[in-house]
Amino acid sequence: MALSSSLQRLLRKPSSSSQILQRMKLLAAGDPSRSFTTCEGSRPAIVHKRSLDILHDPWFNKGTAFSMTERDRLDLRGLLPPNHMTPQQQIERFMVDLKRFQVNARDGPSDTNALAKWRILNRLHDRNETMYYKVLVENIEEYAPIVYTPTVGLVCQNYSGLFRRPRGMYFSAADRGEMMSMVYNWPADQVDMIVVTDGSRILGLGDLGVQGIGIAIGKLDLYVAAAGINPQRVLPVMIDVGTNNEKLLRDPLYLGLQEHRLDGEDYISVIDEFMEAVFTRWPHVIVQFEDFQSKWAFKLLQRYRNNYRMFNDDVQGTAGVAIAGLLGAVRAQGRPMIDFPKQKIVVAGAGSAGIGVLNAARKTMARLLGNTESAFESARSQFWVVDAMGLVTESRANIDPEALPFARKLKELERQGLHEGSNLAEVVKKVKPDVLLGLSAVGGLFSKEVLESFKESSSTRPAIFAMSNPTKNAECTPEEAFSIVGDHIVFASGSPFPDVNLGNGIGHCNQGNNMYLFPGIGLGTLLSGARVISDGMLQAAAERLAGYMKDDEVLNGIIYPSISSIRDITKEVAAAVVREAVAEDLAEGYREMDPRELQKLTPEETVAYVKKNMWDPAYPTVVYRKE
Ligand SMILES: NC(=O)c1ccc[n+]([C@@H]2O[C@H](COP(=O)([O-])OP(=O)(O)OC[C@H]3O[C@@H](n4cnc5c(N)ncnc54)[C@H](O)[C@@H]3O)[C@@H](O)[C@H]2O)c1
Ligand SMILES: O=C(O)C[C@H](O)C(=O)O
Ligand SMILES: [Mg+2]
Repeated sequence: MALSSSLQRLLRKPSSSSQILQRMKLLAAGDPSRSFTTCEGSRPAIVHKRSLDILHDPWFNKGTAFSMTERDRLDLRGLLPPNHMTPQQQIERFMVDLKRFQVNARDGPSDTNALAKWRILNRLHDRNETMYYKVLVENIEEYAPIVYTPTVGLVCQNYSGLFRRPRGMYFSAADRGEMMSMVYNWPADQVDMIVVTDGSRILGLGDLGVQGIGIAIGKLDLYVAAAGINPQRVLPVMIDVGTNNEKLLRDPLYLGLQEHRLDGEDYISVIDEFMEAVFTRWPHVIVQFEDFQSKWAFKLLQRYRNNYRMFNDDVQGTAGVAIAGLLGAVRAQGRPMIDFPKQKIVVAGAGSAGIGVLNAARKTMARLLGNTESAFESARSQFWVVDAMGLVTESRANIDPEALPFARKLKELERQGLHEGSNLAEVVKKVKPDVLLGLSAVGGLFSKEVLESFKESSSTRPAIFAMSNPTKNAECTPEEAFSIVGDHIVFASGSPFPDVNLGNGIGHCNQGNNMYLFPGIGLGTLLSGARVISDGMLQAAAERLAGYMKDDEVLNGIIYPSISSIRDITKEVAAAVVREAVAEDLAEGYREMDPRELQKLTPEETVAYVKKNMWDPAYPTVVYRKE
C-alpha cells in the first residue's frame, strides 16, 4: 500500500498529541483488518466478547472512550469511571502524565520514585495476580508503603494520569435506578469483601472525587496480602456522587462526574440503592466503608450496621488500633493495663477518626472500672478534645452531636485556666496529659510550642500519636518528637517513618495504622459468617492486637508489631473475631463449618481454622474443560 505524503510525514515525526491521534486514525484506515474505529462512519467492529473481556483485550479496548450506549450494549456499565472521554482527551491525559513523569524524573521530588514503583507493581497486578500478591506478601514491609499509605494518597491525587485499566466498579449518581442490574456486570459470582468510598475525604487530602477509588484498591491489596482473602473475590467500589473539589470540577481530564456532590436524601438514596444491589447479588459479602467525610460516616454506620455485614474502617478500625496503642503506652510506663482509666488524653481532631477513638477509649476505661454507669460517666473527664476551633466545651455553639459527650464542663475548666476555644498548646500546658493524639489531618500541628508544652507531661513516659495520613499530614515527625520532648517518649504515626537514631539508642517509630485490624475484622467476619459486626467483635480484635505485643518490646517503646508479621497478626485477630461472634451467637457459619462446629473449636483450633482458609499466592495446575 502506498503511503500518502501526509501519512509519511506524520509517521516520521508525530510531535503533538493531535498528530499522534491522526497518525493512529490513518493507520487504522489503511488496515481494515484492525478494528480501530475512531473515524466517524467507519465500519463497526464486531466483537464476540462482553464486559471485562473487552476491556482486557488491547484490540477492542477503548477505555474511557466507550460511549454510554456502547457501555450499555456491551455490559460495561459500572466497569469504567463515569466520565466519557474523547480519544483526543484520552491521549492528552496520557501525554500529560508521560511529560510530568519525564520532568519529575529529571528534577522532581523523590515522590517520583514511589510512583514509579507503584506503576511497575500495578502493571504486574494487571497481568499476573498470583505473582503480584506473592511479591507483596514476601516483601510487605517494603511495598505496603507503595500500594497503601502513603503512596496510595499520591496515586489518588494523580489518578487521572495514572489510570490505565479499570479495577473495581463505579456507581454514579447518573446510575440511579440501574444499580441492581449493573452489579451483574461484575464477572465474579462470589464476592467476599467490598471496600467502598465516595472519595469525599481521602486520607488527609480532602475531596478527591472519583480518584478515591485508589484507596479502595489499596485497602483490598492488604485484604489479600495480610488476610489471605482470595483476590478473585474482592471488589473495590467507587460511588461517584460528584465532587466539591473545584479544581477537579474544572479539570477537562477529570474522570468523574463534574457536578457538585449530592446531599441529603438524594445522597442517602444512592448509597441505599448500592447497598441493596450488592447484598442482593452477594448476600454474604462484607462491606467496608472507607474515607467518607465524617458528616456521613457516622450516619451511614448507624443506618446500616444492624442490618448489613458492614463496618466503617476510619471510625471503628482506627479506634481499635488506637486502643491497642494506648494500652501499650500504659504498659510502656511499667504499669498494668488496669491503670488506663487514669490516663489524661488530649485528642486533636474530632472527625470520624477522632470521635471513633474517643468513644472506644471511653468505653474501654469504663469496662476496666467495672462497666457501671458511673464508671462510664467518670471516664469522660479523662479526655480533652481540640478541633479546628480549639478546645471543645459545652459552651460551643452548634456543637457537633458526636463531639457533645466530650465537651468539657465550664466549671472544671475554670480551675484549669482553660476556656472554650483554648488553643492546643495552652491545653497541653495546663492539662499535662499522658497522651497527645492527633487525628486532625493537619501536618505539623504538634508544633515546637505544643511539643515544648508536652515536656511537662505528668507521665513518666509521655506518648505521642501523630496518626494523620499521609506523611505530610502527620502532626509531627518522630525526629521532632524525640528531639523536643525527650528520648523517653513513646511515638506512633499513621504513615511509616524510619526509627530515629538517638545516639545512645533507637527511638522507635511505631506505625499506628488501622491496617493492623481491618483485614482481621473482615476475615473473622467472613469465617464466622457473623450476621453483623458487633462492638464486641471489634473490641476482641483490638484486645488481641494489644496482647500480641510482648512485655520486653513494649518496655522498649515498641507498641505495634512489625508490618512484616502482618499475616500472622491478622490470623490471630481474625480468630479472636470468630470466637467473639460465636460467643455472641452472631455466627452463622462458613461453608462446611456450621455454627455448632465453630462453637466446638478451641482457641488454638480456631487459629488453625483461620489459617487453613487464608489464600496463598501459589500457582494452581491449570486444566482446560469445555463449558
Ligand atoms: N492512622 C490511622 O489509622 C488513621 C485512620 C483514620 C484516619 N486517619 C487520619 O486522620 C485524619 C483525620 O481523619 P477524619 O476522618 O477524622 O477527618 P475529618 O475531616 O473528619 O476530621 C478532622 C478533624 O480535625 C479537626 N481539625 C482541623 N484543623 C485542626 C486544628 N488546627 N487543630 C485541631 N483540630 C483540627 C477538624 O475540626 C475535624 O474535627 C486524616 O489525616 C486521616 O488520614 C488515620
Ligand atoms: O488509609 C490509611 O492509611 C489509614 C486510614 O484509613 C486513613 O484514612 O488515613
Ligand atoms: Mg481511611
